[in-house]
Amino acid sequence: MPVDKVPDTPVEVLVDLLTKAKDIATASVNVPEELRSHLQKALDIASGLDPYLEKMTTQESEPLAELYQKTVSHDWDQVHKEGKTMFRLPRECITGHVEGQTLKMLIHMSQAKRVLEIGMFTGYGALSMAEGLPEDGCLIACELEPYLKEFAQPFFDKSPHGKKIIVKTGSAMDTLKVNSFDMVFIDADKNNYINYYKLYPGEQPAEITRGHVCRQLPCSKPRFILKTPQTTMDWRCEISTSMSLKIHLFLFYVNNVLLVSKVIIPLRDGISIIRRVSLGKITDDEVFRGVKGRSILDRMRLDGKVAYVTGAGQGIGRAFAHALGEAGAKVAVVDLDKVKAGTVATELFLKGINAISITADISKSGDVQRMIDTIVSKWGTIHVACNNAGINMNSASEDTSLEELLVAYQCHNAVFNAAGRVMLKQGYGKIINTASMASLIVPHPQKQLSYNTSKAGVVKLTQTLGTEWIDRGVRVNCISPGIVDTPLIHSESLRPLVQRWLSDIPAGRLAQVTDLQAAVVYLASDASDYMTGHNLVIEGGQSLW
Ligand SMILES: C[S@@+](CC[C@H](N)C(=O)[O-])C[C@H]1O[C@@H](n2cnc3c(N)ncnc32)[C@H](O)[C@@H]1O
Repeated sequence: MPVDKVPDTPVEVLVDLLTKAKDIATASVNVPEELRSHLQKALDIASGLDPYLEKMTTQESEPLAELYQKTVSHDWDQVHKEGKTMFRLPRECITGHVEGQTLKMLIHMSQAKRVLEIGMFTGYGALSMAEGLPEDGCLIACELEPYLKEFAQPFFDKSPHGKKIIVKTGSAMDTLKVNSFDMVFIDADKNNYINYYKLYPGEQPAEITRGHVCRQLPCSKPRFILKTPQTTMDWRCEISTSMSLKIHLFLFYVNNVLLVSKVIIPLRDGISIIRRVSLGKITDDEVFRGVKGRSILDRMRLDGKVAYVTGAGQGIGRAFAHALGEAGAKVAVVDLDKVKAGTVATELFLKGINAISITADISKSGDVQRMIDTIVSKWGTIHVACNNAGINMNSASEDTSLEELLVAYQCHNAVFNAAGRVMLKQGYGKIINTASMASLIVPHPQKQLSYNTSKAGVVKLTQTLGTEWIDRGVRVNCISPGIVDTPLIHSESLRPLVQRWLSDIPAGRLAQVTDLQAAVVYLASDASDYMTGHNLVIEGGQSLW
């Protein structure tokens, strides 16, 4: 071990302690010769272990040797001082010769073709693993520091295996969502170990202790290799730092995870190899493993989906737009009122949601077509159509004109066609119409023939399209809210009625727009694929009294 090097691995710590014990024994007169001799032998064995492993392991390739030398002789402190790296990177975090060859061997023996590395540093581990990959193999290496990509690339270029490596800079958690890999080597960001683990479908959550973890899955055969330095924890699992506590808890968890088989090889920092094992038929079904490996909450995510919500400038539409965006969708906020649409789009943007605003009067077919065209030209498609915009006109039935009926009908039933055409063409779509509890009961004492009949029409429209289009991949459902506490009901004419309504609602309160958000996400997601033509009533029990 170089003189200035702090003992790092368990063997190095052992050598350090034995050296100190032997020095004490040598300097003391009363120590029996036999004890001195035992200490010397133990020291010889401990200090000879790493050099022996180095010597007996296949020599590294020239590009690897050069990369190692350049890494350990690089002035990482200076690089950090110059602001080229965000963090001060210790040269010790490089994966060395024996570990590198072990990784290469694991890749080779498992016949992995697609490998992911989280935490590349200067690329020693990446290049070692690439050497073990077949010609058409691919390794994606994630690295937080752009400087390290520049550092590593020339070495990759020199190696015939470097072309198998794709480096992605930035936080690995952001770069990687759902991807399929045969093997994953995690060597960074200990706080996120569990989350990395959970990124991959079909896998049970597991945590990793110090050391590498290689996890093998029986179905699609992805495996994991994960590494953490084990220097903060000694063999008796004494917990001295928060990091070692995390690692300890992680190890504890792995030991107790069902369907996991694990072994730790005490090589330098330690290599834990973990693979999932099948416990037979019961645990192979989708209830146990999740549909396509996705847990129920994952199945309700809308990542990559494009949605629009009409009437999204306020009230229910605004809540829908937020909910769909929070679940991962890109959202077009559509409203008659330009300022309101823009404000809600800005709100979404502030939350990191990809959003645009569109001003449109959806009772006009020209506006509807323009809305669809705008979304398709911006995002290429539409997956989720929330036809929510509505109007409420109150008049006694004998005073209701045909025009009023037509306006209500036009507004509530207008949008389906244009969005439907896009969806039918692509063979996928989720249409969610906002109907109303008024489709089931006749709300009173207010008089609202046009509203009630047009909302009943929305339900029948939903049922008709829902059954007509499902075999072409388009599901159509509607949500029927009860009386929602929105600006609409604070109009002068409706406000005095609120007390009366409350006495008709078993839940004892009006609905809040947030009461409806989970429903829209569910109907927009794949989790509701078997539901079509359904009227999902959310009214605090009002229609039952
Ligand atoms: C222990 S070193 C990796 C050593 C490397 N696997 C090797 O074979 O030499 C950890 C690396 O992970 C990087 N890192 C830390 N957090 C990260 C994150 N969230 N995403 C991607 N890389 C990260 C650090 O910049 C550092 O280069």
